[in-house]
Amino acid sequence: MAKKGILLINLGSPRSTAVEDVKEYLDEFLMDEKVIDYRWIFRALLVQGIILKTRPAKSAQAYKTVWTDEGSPLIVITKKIQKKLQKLVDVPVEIGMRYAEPGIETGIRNLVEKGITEIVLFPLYPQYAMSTTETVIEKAEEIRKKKFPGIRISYVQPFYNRDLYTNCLAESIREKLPENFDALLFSYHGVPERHIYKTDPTKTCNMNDCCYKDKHPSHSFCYRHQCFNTTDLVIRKLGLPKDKVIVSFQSRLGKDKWIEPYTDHTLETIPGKGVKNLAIVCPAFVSDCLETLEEISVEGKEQFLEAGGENFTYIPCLNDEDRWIDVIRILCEEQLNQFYLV
Ligand SMILES: C=CC1=C(C)c2cc3[nH]c(cc4nc(cc5[nH]c(cc1n2)c(C)c5CCC(=O)O)C(CCC(=O)O)=C4C)c(C)c3C=C
Ligand SMILES: [Fe+2]
Ligand SMILES: [Fe+2]
Repeated sequence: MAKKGILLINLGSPRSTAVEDVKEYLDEFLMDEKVIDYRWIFRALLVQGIILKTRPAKSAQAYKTVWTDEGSPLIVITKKIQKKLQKLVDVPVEIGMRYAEPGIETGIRNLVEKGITEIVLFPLYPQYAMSTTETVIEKAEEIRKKKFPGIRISYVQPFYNRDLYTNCLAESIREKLPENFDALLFSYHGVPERHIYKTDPTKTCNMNDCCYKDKHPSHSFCYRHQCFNTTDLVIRKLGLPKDKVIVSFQSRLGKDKWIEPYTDHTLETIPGKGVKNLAIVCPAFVSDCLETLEEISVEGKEQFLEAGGENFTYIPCLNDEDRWIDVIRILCEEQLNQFYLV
């Protein structure tokens, strides 16, 4: 009888805040052709010839501001999720990071060493993106074929519009919203527009109205739509009027056009439009990390206050909240049961 296990996947962090370690991590991350999708030679020229000359020192400084005694927040939180989930399920649970260690291969090996032959792999990203969900699946399949041909892997699908997830997110936000706020900003990680056109099998997304529509053929692979959709579902559950809600996209890199509106521009302009008291949440991330703890909570706050904002409340990610661990359990169990059907 096949033995089953769960592998939780997150993005990964450098092994330490030393510039060399950050450089190694950024090299692996940005040389992934699902992240910087240029031909190898152009990617290498951009990443190794330009970005890695200056960015590692800057990023290392930023990582130092969020690092804890136990390590990177993203890894520490993913381990906490693993521990809590392990208490709820009777199959082994391991973690793996897409970049750096513990990697996806380490995670699969840890399960295989426990006799597991069927793995439910859960990319911890609510919305589908080529640079997250897709690269995780591609990497896991590459490793399975090369190193573990005898095992089967099934994948938990993006859950951006699942009731159990949006209920959980809405409840979590409700508890942390300040009493008085002029707007709630949903800031999602951005991606280059090109990625969305590239992964749209219907070639119908035009980055305009279609992303906001309830139904459109491009939606299953449109990250921008999925972010708007998560927002809509959550604000309906919170009972918030649409005019109190803003959506924007953060963490741009390079000169390409990324999906809009941009979070930094938004933070700089909304105080002038009367938004003085802001609450902000980052639902592309299930665990707090550099991009939320530094880019939003520190830099973003500064931008907002300098532009005339008065109160800035950052609402943490779901992290290891019990209700979220229960959602993870249910999504994994659905997939564990799928093994019986194939
Ligand atoms: C929804 C999740 C994410 C998407 C989509 C994503 C796309 C994406 N990211 C970069 C470049 C960088 N991202 C960095 C950090 C980072 N990104 C995510 C998630 C998504 N990225 C997370 C969780 C983190 C934090 C990691 C941590 O250790 O805490 C960084 C590194 C940090 C820095 O130097 O600022 C870069 C670079 C691109 C280019 C991209 C899509 C094309
Ligand atoms: Fe990123
Ligand atoms: Fe779209």
